[in-house]
Amino acid sequence: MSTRPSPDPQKPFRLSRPGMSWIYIILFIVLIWLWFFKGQNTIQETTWKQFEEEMLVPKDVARLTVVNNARVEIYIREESLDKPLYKNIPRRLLNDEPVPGPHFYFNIGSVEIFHAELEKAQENLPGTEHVTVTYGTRENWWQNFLFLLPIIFLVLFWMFLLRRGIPGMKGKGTSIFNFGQSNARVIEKGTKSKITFKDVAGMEEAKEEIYELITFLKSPDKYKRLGAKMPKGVLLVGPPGTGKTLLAKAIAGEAGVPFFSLSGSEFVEMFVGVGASRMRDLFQKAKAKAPCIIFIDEIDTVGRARGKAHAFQANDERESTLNQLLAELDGFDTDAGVIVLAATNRGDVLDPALLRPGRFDRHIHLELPNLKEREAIFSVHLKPLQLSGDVNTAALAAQTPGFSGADIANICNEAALIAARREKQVVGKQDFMDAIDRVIGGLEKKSKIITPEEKRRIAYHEAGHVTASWYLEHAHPVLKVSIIPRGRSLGAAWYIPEERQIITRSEFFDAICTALGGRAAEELIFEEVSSNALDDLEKATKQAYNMVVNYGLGTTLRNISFYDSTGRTEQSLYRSYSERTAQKIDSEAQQIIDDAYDKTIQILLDHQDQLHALAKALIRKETLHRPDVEEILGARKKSEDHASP
Ligand SMILES: Nc1ncnc2c1ncn2[C@@H]1O[C@H](COP(=O)(O)OP(=O)(O)OP(=O)(O)O)[C@@H](O)[C@H]1O
Ligand SMILES: [Zn+2]
Repeated sequence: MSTRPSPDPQKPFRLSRPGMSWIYIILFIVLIWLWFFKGQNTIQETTWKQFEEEMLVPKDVARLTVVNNARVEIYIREESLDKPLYKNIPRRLLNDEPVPGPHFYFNIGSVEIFHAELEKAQENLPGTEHVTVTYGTRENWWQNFLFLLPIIFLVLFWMFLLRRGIPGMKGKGTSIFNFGQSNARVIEKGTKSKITFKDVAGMEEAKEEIYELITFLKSPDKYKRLGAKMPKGVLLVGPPGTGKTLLAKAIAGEAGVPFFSLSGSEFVEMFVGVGASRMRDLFQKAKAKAPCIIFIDEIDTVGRARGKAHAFQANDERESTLNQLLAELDGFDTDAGVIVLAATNRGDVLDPALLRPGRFDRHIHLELPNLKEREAIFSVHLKPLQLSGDVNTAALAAQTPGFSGADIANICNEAALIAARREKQVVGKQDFMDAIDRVIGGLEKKSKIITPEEKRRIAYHEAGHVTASWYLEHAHPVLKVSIIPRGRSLGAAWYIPEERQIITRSEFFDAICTALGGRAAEELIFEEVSSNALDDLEKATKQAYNMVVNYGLGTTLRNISFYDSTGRTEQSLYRSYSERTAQKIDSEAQQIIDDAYDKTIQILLDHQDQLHALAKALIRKETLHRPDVEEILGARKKSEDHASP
């Protein structure tokens, strides 16, 4: 999904104080108001004398209205409006024509006196026609309404923006005007999330883990009765496009509960103080609809460890949002039936407070799909397409190592588009080939792509680690090995973790051999080593120096430790040995590494067949678990039990 926005906690623009935003808005309204009223309904005041001499006598007056028995309004004849006297009367905003009146007014004390004066003034005028006088009352509400018109108009405009969102602003339905409102998109029960586990391929472990959540959401009472506490927060961690959002929606779909979702970046909006109130609002809405699911995507945007963000950035907004989230999480009971799911691809940057018990204490790790899972994902996304007979999901999966579920969805869509462009009736193999090429083109920039040759090397490398550890007496047994890239590394092997408190020299040594297994295998098989062993070499080297410098496990530097328990590590203190000793340390460490490497090579030579078999299985399946390894390498001789007798 090339258009997926990356979480971007840094907003370019931010007002510095809460409340400032309101000042801007009010200013805006006042300006509009002034503009609207500019000269519009302002009638000029005049005097009886001016009225009589300059308007009545020259016969400019069209008619008069006595309003509320207190004020006389003068309408000037249209023909007379060109006279210089009238050049200041208000004009219409749009076409600059003079307004039709009233144009002037003067106040009167009594209608009778006014009437008498008017008669007297007209008596001496030529012609018999007198000015028409009408009487009226003007309701104040009407005037007020006119006055309020621009405001009403503004409010309507405002509501319009609220519904539509402002073009160019972030997020659908988001606008600067719906401040504290969360735009949690709600999928109601009736129109509930149509996505179910059928749409989520692979991820069997993750699905199993969340099955419990679904049964809870379906019948929370059953759990309540037993007094069981459900987790409040579940964190989905995994690289982009591995289906975190999809999984969250599937949970809601399976359980048939409403799904509230909001992205972390939507909390950190333009205006300060918005994030926290959005968070409050989101939880309020959700609690009213319980049982339900709240899904917060890109939680790292708000949940980044406090005080660790960029120096330039005002963190208050993010921090207050995070604090609000913590408060909300603590504020509801698990019986409320609300489960908060959050997704991130950076589990390591999250604030520890978020991960404490009672908050996001359950973690589900999603990984890039292996061969079989990719095949399953292809099947899901191929279903809606009209395919020709030559399309083979297994072959497609084999061609897409390192691709995420989103990448695969992208390929399927791209293939259909290509076929349509070629005016074909069905999507064929070639369309997929071209789609893969195109998607690879996009991915290559992100250097996510592994060539088949690289894949072979990675497979042998990992197989080397596993084979070496398998036949080393004191190494940790392998649990799982994979050649699916994760983060910086291209493959990985997992071992049963260290439980020993005391490590013997042999155990140190075998650990170094295991670390060197990858490079040794590469040398044996490809007759050339590669850069693919950086982390291994770092580990082995540190271990070797550790043996010599700290634990006194060297051969000539026996029983000597340069360890400093005071922890002062300044150069002068740390190197409390002579230059000659330093050289000895270096050569001792090198010796250990050399010995370990020789031993590893020997083991791999002795078990070449197994190494090949393991590597081939890895190329085929990409991830092997312990039973698969056992099947290929045979049962491990040494007992797994490390508790020393
Ligand atoms: N296991 C899967 N099965 C089927 N489709 C998948 C799977 N994983 C991902 N997809 C496809 O990829 C799309 C994107 O996945 P999704 O948005 O859930 O990924 P994400 O992990 O939330 O990504 P991000 O970290 O970028 O938010 C999904 O809509 C779906 O079409
Ligand atoms: Zn390695």
